[in-house]
Parts: sequence; structure tokens; C-alpha cells
Amino acid sequence: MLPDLTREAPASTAPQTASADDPAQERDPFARLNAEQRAAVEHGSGLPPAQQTPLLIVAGAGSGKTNTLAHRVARLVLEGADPQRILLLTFSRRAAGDMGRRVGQVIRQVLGLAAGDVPPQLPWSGTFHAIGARLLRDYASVIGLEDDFTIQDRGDSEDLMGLLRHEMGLSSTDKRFPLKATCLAIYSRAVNTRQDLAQVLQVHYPWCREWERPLGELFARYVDAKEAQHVLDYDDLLLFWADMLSDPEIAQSVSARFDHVLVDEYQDTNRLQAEILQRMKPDGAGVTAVGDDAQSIYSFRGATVRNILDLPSLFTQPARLLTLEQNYRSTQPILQASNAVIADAPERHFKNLWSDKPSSQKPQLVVIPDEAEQARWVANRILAHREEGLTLKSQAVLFRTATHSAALELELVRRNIPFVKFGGLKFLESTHIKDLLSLLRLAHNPSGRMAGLRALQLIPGVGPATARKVLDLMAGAADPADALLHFGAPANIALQWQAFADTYALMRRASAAWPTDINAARDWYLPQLEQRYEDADARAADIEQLAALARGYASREKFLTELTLDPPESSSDFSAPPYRDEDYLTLSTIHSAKGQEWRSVHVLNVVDGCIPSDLATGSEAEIAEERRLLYVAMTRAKEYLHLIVPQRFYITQQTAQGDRHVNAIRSRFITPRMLPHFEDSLWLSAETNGARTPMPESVRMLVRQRAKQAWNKS
Ligand SMILES: Nc1ncnc2c1ncn2[C@@H]1O[C@H](COP(=O)(O)OP(=O)(O)OP(=O)(O)O)[C@@H](O)[C@H]1O
Repeated sequence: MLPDLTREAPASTAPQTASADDPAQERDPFARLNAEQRAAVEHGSGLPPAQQTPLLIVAGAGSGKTNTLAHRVARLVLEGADPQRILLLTFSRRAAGDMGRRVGQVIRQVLGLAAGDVPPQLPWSGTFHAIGARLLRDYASVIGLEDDFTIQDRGDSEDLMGLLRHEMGLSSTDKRFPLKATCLAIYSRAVNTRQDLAQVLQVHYPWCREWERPLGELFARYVDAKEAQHVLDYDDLLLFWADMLSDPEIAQSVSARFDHVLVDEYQDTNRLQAEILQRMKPDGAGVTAVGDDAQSIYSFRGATVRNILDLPSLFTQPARLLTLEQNYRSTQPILQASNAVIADAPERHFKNLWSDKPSSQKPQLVVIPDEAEQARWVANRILAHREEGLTLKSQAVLFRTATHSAALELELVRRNIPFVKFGGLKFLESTHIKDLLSLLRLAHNPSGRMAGLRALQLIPGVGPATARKVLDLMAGAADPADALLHFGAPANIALQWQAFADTYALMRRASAAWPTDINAARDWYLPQLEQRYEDADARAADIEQLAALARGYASREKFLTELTLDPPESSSDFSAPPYRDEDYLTLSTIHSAKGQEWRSVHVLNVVDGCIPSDLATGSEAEIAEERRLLYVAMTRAKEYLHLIVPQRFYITQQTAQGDRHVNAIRSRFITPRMLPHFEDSLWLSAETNGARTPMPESVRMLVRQRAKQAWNKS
């Protein structure tokens, strides 16, 4: 059941929007906001922060939550709040950057700043994890953390779990002990949801229940190993932050640093994050949380939709609840179809989203024979939209799982349609990037085993046994660089050893002169790359990009922390000049499309087994989350929405005799009752329907551009 929330009646149902050139807007920076948005922005205005009641803004997709939050921050600053004392917690680094820019725009406009004047910055904006890392570093000496601690990414955490699992003899049990990734997932879920191991196993991993004791022992060793190696994993950043706030003096000191705490995308926070918020501001004074329960899609990371449902009573004083109900993003037909999909969700804050953008264009439900046809149809439609004036950048293709776009990617490459893919394998997960970062990590923290094992084995001829010995020696030495140099490597690798040890010594010495050390690491690593990979050139280009990116950070520590906490999703996230101006299509998992919008959106594989994913149909709660995922995908569209239903699709996990394809049925979330909201189309084949149009002139231009670029490289 929903908690009984006292919902504030909207001040007016009529939106009070104004056009950009409206003179009223020059006088009043909030003239463009509607009445509810404005109420949210002005909540607590004129009162000192300590007297402001907590505020929860629950708002539907596209209703301007992010925009409202940005205006609220701007309003606080304009009324004299110190930007240094505003804590702004966002879901990703990209969102923090966006928010900073939007706040800056409002302030710039109100203060009439000239182009060159920089509006006040918000130094405390970032993800929970990034802010946690900063606070832990500030309080390290008070809470007994080593100053040189490094943050270990998920991959390294899994490897450490795997190593300990092996040392405990658990990899050779008769019955199969959970794999390292599962062990880490169980551990992480227990930490983030504040549940004990037995509970987590019972509910989420019943097939692992028999391993409760050894898992408990493994986790205890994992915690010890991280301590010995001076590393923290992602979960520690929240866990240690929450734990340090259980000390009243520290809690008081952390809380006193911030007058205002604003949290975006609150629906995707977990128990631990709610606890942090509550411990920082027990009475909720100065707290604003914004979110949409209908868009909660991160339970696999331990997020719980209950957080937003329960926020009104999290603090000692009740939170004020405001709802935003006008959707500014989508046309009416798109919104009606999306509303119909979410209306069947079992539990949610009630809101009635509406749009005043009429359109005769209903969303399309396109039934297509198979995935190959789907790829062709989508590519055709994208080009057709482009001919109608929609740039590639204003279009996106979304899918449940990163692998679903494989056929489409081939088709796009074949037709020379540039695209950037978000979600799935991250740039930082590629081997060569991990190699280079391991060198930097070892330079920063010589006790870090996972980075150390990786870095040392890059030296030709060095295996795990030698690497372990060297690391033991370095960990105990006053000068690790010296210990490395005098290790006494076998004669056949003496030269390579010397070169590595010299580089390492330089990196340790040069840490004050960042980014000298990344250049040293790069210069040593590039020749190794040539020995290791066929496609060394492409990988070398990535390394150069990484080195260029590094120059934007103040120190090695900042660079490593930021990159580990919120890795770029693709190499083009670096906004390197060749990508920036080029028009490109966005391909994205639905999870990575959060918070974004495009004029046209295609959703691939709207079939049972994909949405909902057949890996997530175990419980009602999982199915409800899959429904919200489809809702998030649909509400990204402004003008055109295409849901594609291939009748056969390829599956990767199957028995040797199995058919490589399975017959598919339309997603259970689009029920027959909803069909009137869609324009139904049956596409037998992109070919037979004459959909394979000749390549439009505008696209041929891109091909020529590429050909020209190939010769213009100096
Ligand atoms: N008062 C307003 N008048 C006109 N346009 C608005 C107004 N408020 C928001 N918008 C526009 O509506 C769109 C959606 O806004 P925003 O991204 O802030 O919504 P959101 O609620 O954060 O979306 P979601 O949660 O679905 O990602 C944006 O294009 C924004 O510029």
C-alpha cells in the first residue's frame, strides 16, 4: 500500500509559461516556470536554512524536475546562499556537469553577466560516490583511513574476491561455489540494502543459501584484504560515509559544512544513501529531493523505490510534497501511450501527467519479421527522418541490453551512419586502458594488490608469482621504488626490469608535477602495446586520448578517483574534436538514457524476453521494474516514437541443438487494450516495402567527408 501522503493542491492548473523573448522574463528569471515548478523553486524563500522544512518534488517524466532543481539552486545562490555550502547530489558526473551549466545560465541571465564572466561554481556537486570519496579523504585522519587509499573499480573488486575465493579452496568445491561476480553482487547488495547475509540469500540468491557460512568468511577476508592494501571499493564510499556519521561529533561537523542538500533522481537511491541523508540532516532542514517513482530502474544496484515513497517521513519533521504534472517534452499521443503503460504499475505516487502538445502522429508499433529486418527498417527510418530535417543527434535508438544493438551497429557501419553507443562495455573496461591506469594506481598506492599484479605483469617475462613477491617487498619498504629497482630480476629480463623501475621511480617522484607521470606511463606502455595487440594503433589512439583527458585534472589522485567513480561510457565521451561537431546518432541502453530526450526514439526488441528481460521475471517487483524501464524509454521521445517488435530474434544462451532464433511475442506491457494508442504497422520486409531508399544526398556528403579526412591526416 502507498503511504498516506498529504498532497499539496497545485496552486493553479494552468501553466504560466512565457516565451524566451518575453520582457517579463527579463525581470523575473522564473517567469518561464509553471505554478508548481515555481512553488518548488521558492519553497523556504526568505527563511534561514535551518528553518526550512524538507521538500520532496515528485514529478512525472519530462515535467521539468531537473530544470526546476537547477532554478532552485540558482534561486538559493541569488538570495545569498554560499555556493560552497550547497551539496548537490546527482546520479552521474554528466548530470552534475549539466546541472552546473543550467544553474550558471539562470544566474548569468539574472545578473546580466557578460559572456566572459564566470557565474559562481558549485564545488560540491557530484555523485554520492564521488562526494563520499572527497569527504572520506578530508576525514581520513579522524576515521583511521590511510591517506594514500585508492578506489578500486568493480572489475578489480571481483578479481580480489576471486583471488580470496581461490585461496580459501572454494574454487575447487564439489558443488559449485558462486562465481566471483556473484560473490561481489551478494556482498554489495548486503552492504547497500543494509540487510544481513541470510536475508539477502533468502530473497535474492536462494540457490546460494547453502554457502552462507563460507560466504560470510570470504567477505570478512575481503574486508581485511582491502584494509591491508589501502583500497576502498565503491560500496565502501557509501558505507564508510554512513558509518562515520554515526559518530555525533563527526556528523555535526559534516552537517555544518552544508546549508542545503539537494538530491536529484532520488528514486534510484538505496537504503544506505537514505541513511546518509537522514544522518546528515536529521530534521531535514535545507533538504530537497527530486524524483519520479515511475522511473525507478536501478534495483539491481540495491536501489529501492520505497526510498522515494518513504521520504516524506524520513526526517523528524515531515517533508512538503509537491508534484509536477505537466509534461513539456512529449506530444500528447506519445504521453498517452506512455501513461497507459505505467498505469498498470502496482504501486506509485499518484500523478496525472498531461501535455499540451497536440500531434496527429501516434507512436508506431512496428511488427517486423526478424532482427535483421529490424536493423534495416530502423536505419531506413533514421535516414528518412534526417531527410525531414531531424539531425542524427536528435534521434536515438534504445534497447534493454547492450548486445541487442549488434545487428543494427553492423547496418549503420555498412551505411556509414555515424553513431555513438552508451552503456554496455565501458571505455575504461578495455584491457589497454585498464593496463595504463594500473600503472598510475600502483604509483599512487604501492600496497594496492590488484593494480600491482596487473601492472607488474605488463613487464615482458614477469608472471604472477614474481609479481606477488615484488609486491610483498614493495608493501614493506620505506621506498617502494627503490625496492622495485633492487629486486634482483632474472638476467634475461634485467633490461626490461630496469626500464620499468626507472619509469616507476619517475612516476613516484613526479606525482607533484601531474600530468608528467601519465606521460611517463604512456611512454613506457606504448611499446608494450605493440608487442601485445594486432590493433595496437587503435589502442594507442585511446591511450593518447586518455593522456589528453588527464591534463584536465588537478592531480593524479583526482583523475583516478573521478575516472573510477564515473567512467566515461564511450571513448567519444571525451569530446575529442573529431567527434564533437560531427552529427551522430545515439545508441543507448535504456538505463544509460536516463534523464535525456530526443525528437525521435526507436526502441528495439519490444518483445517478451527482452522487455521484460527473461532474466528479470522472477518476481512481481522485477517485472514492475521492467515495466518502468519501458516507460523510461518511451518518455524520452519528443515527437516520434517507434516501438519495434521483431517476431523472431537471436538468442545467445542455448543448448547445442537449440534453434538459434526463437519466436517472439509482443511485450506483455503493451496489452490489446493499449493498441488504440499506437499506429499499428506490419512490415513484412524492408525490401518488399520499398523501404530501402537510395542513400540521400546529405548522407553521401558524410562519406565524402570521411574519405577526405583519411588523406588530410598529417
Ligand atoms: N516551464 C517550462 N516551460 C517550457 N519548457 C519546460 C518547462 N519546464 C521544463 N521544460 C522543458 O521540458 C523538458 C524536460 O525537462 P527536464 O529534463 O527538466 O525534465 P525531467 O522531469 O527531469 O525529465 P525526466 O525525469 O523524464 O528525465 C526540457 O526540454 C525542458 O527544457
